[in-house]
Amino acid sequence: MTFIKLEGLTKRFGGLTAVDEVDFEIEQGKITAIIGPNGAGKSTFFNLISGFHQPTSGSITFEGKDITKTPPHIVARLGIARTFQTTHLFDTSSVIDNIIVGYRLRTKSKLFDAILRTKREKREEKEAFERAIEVLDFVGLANLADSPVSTISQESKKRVAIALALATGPKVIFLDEPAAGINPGETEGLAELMKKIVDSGITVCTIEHKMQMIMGLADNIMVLNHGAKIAQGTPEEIQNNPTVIEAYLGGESSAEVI
Ligand SMILES: Nc1ncnc2c1ncn2[C@@H]1O[C@H](COP(=O)(O)OP(=O)(O)OP(=O)(O)O)[C@@H](O)[C@H]1O
Repeated sequence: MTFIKLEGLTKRFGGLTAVDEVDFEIEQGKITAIIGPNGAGKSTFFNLISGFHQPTSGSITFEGKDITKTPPHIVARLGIARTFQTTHLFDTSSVIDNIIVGYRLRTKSKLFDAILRTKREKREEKEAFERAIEVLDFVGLANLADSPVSTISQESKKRVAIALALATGPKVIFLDEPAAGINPGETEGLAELMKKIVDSGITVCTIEHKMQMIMGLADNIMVLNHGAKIAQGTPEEIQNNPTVIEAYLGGESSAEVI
C-alpha cells in the first residue's frame, strides 16, 4: 500500500494556481524533500496534506484512506504531524510547558474534566508530562526543559518545534524549513536529528532551501516550480536535471543555487 499518495493535487487562490496538478508518492521510512524557488507552492503543498487548506481538486490518500477533505485535527490524530514556525511558541513559558500545552491540545479531556479534576484528566496530565520529557530527551533538549523559550537559541527553538510535533506520536512528520536562519554547524545537528527521527520509524518530509544539507540527507526529492512538479528523483538525479537547474538559475528566484 502506498503510504501517502497525491493525485492531481491542485490549489487555486483566486486566479493564482499555487499547487498545480501534482502527482506524487511519499514513501514510508524515508526522508523526502520538497524544494523549489520562492513562491513555488511548497508551504501550500504542506498545508493541503495537513488539512489546513482544502484542495481545489485532486486527492490525498494516507495508508489507503482518502483524507482529501479531512480537517487538520483529524489528520493529526491519524498520525500526520507538522511543525509550525518558531514564532508560534509561547515565549514566556518554559520549554516543557510548551510541549505539554501542545500535547494537551491534542488529547481528549474536555473543560468539564479539567474543572472537576477527573481521574482521566489527572491521568492525561501525567501522560503529557512523561511524553514531554521523552520527546525533549529525544531532540536533545532535556537540560533546557525549565528554561523560558525566550532565553534559548534559535536552533533550540527549532528543536522545540520538532519536539511539539513528535509529542503527538506521529507516523510522519512534515518539517517546514527546519534549518532556516541557523548557522552551518547547527544545520549539521538538525540533519542528524532528522536521521534519528527516520531511524526511529517516523517518516520525514521536509521543505528546505539549504541545498547542501538536502543533497546529503534526502532519499527522494520533489521539485516544485510555479506550483507544478518539474522533477522528482534521488539527489544525484535532481542535481543533474537541466529543468531543475534552469528553474533555479533562469528565473529571478532568490533560492540558493544547487
Ligand atoms: N492564503 C493564500 N492566499 C492567497 N495566495 C496565497 C496564499 N498562500 C500562498 N499564496 C500564494 O501561493 C503561491 C505559493 O506560495 P507558497 O507559500 O506555498 O510558496 P513557497 O514555495 O512555500 O514559498 P517560500 O519558499 O517563499 O516559502 C505564492 O504566490 C503565494 O503568494
